[in-house]
Amino acid sequence: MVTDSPIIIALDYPSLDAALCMADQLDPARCRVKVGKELFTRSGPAVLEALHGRGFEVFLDLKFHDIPNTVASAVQAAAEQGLWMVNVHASGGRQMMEAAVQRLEQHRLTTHLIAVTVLTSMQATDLADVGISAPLAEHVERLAQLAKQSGMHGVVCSAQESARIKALCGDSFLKVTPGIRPSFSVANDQQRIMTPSQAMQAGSTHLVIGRPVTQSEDPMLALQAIEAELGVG
Ligand SMILES: O=C(O)c1cc(=O)[nH]c(=O)n1[C@@H]1O[C@H](COP(=O)(O)O)[C@@H](O)[C@H]1O
Repeated sequence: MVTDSPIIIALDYPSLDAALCMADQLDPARCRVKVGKELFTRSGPAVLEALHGRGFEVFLDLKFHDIPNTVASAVQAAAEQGLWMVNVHASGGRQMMEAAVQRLEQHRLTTHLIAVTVLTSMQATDLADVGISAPLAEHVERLAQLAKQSGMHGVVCSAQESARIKALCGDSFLKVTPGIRPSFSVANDQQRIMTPSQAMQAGSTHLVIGRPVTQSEDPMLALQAIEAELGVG
């Protein structure tokens, strides 16, 4: 099923059953879902089949980061499972991203391929710890431009960087933004956060939302509140 909603719900659960219990409360016409490292490591491709069977478009968030041939092969393997979106780390570099893009093109695979810039859990001091002295926003912009030049379809970034990336890389370049925190929720381990409406106004094309919905006492009420704020649903 195809949806126009910008909302992607992160199914960060420790088992297939727990993830499907949440998915069964969601409507594939109103959101997409994201499968990350914990769930995929526990359930394997079975979770993708189960979500596709329920009509969801699925973002497989494994953030590949390896030598070009390994990443290209992993991206191909993911795309051949009918995924809507898959990601790699932009810090893997130009050759790695170009190899992944070329592999999708060679096999006529239409999965969206996006690159993580700087994780939304990081702030400037965390970058300094890994030897990056550039200001955080500048580093995000550098990685976004590198991703664009490498043929990637978009980036994962904080919504705080969406406006600048839109100006640099254009409207159609995807800006997929986690670190979304509605006013009713807490930041958890996220550092660079924005509310759903602020993020969309800043130019985000998609909002990744996990715990504010999945750990809420009433997940459907939380999701409805976000939809109401955005005027969708
Ligand atoms: O690639 C991602 O999805 C991602 C990148 C990033 O920079 N920050 C980030 O939080 N994520 C993912 O987005 C989701 C955010 O979940 P919550 O913090 O619970 O809303 C998690 O599944 C993270 O793995």
